[in-house]
Amino acid sequence: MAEGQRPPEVDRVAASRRAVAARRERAALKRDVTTRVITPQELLRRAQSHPESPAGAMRITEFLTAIPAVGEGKRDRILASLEISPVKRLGGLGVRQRVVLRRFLDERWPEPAPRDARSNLIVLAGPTAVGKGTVAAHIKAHHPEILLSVSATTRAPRPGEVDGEHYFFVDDAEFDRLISSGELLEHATVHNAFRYGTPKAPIESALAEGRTVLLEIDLQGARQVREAAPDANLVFLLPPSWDELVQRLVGRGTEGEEERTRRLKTARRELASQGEFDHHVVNDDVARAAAEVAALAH
Ligand SMILES: Nc1ncnc2c1ncn2[C@@H]1O[C@H](COP(=O)(O)OP(=O)(O)OP(=O)(O)O)[C@@H](O)[C@H]1O
Ligand SMILES: Nc1nc2c(ncn2[C@@H]2O[C@H](COP(=O)(O)O)[C@@H](O)[C@H]2O)c(=O)[nH]1
Repeated sequence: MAEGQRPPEVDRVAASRRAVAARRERAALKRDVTTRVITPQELLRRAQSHPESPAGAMRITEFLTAIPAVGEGKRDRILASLEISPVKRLGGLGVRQRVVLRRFLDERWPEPAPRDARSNLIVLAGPTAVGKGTVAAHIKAHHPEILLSVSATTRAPRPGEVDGEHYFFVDDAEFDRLISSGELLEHATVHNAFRYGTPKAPIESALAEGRTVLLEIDLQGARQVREAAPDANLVFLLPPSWDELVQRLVGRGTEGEEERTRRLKTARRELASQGEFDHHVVNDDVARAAAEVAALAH
């Protein structure tokens, strides 16, 4: 072997490491489709624009079974009807195959259509630990023109939380009174634990003054706001990937393992409901995501 030349086993080890890394990336992408962090159409777009990427290297069979409603039998029937060979990779599909696949996906699993900005009431929801609180706090700090609604809750304050600033901390009797006197725009029991609700009066006066109001609430609350105020702008905050969501939840360190498992189960359900929302913002960067949400203000 010439001096300076790498021994072949070094190249083999490097190649095998690259293959393992690529397999992991493809598995993560599959998980993102299964958990609905990204749509199948989005994965297809990535494969087309970067055929050499992990998305491009994904086999059509892996891609189809990542879609929650598709098992192996259905996958084979879809491939036969679209006349696509099961050995194809997404980045290697021909033009006809891409067109028929895209049309098929749009018919069966349509992507939510973006709607125009609608009203001054913005609702920010999304799965646990996606960063709703962080993004809302950034908007509060940088956009004084937007009112961040302060919710009432029956949970106890955490260290550093101030009554009237972070929440109105109330007991069960007071929460019942707020409901029965019609003082809440919406309310829900969140994570099967404590009750949370949005006081109506401050929102109504801010909207009457022409201000924009931001609610950072859970999915059940967002649905109630849609009923009460159909013009409200519903924004779903998405994590960059499922793995990143799990890491944020674990990294925050505020829940034990049992509670984390419960929240992640709810998160899967919530991600599956993202089609109900008017806008979808990926929280890969707090300042950018906050700017996107704030830009919806009139
Ligand atoms: N863009 C981001 N990049 C990296 N980490 C982030 C980002 N946004 C938020 N985080 C971190 O993720 C964790 C969860 O954020 P946060 O508590 O704001 O989530 P949440 O959606 O309000 O959660 P919950 O609904 O459970 O109250 C925090 O540790 C936060 O610092
Ligand atoms: N339906 C509502 N959900 C709310 C409201 N205020 C906050 N929340 C949601 O609760 C969880 C947990 O919050 P935490 O501060 O205890 O971690 C989080 O998902 C919030 O979005 C509300 O008024 N109504």
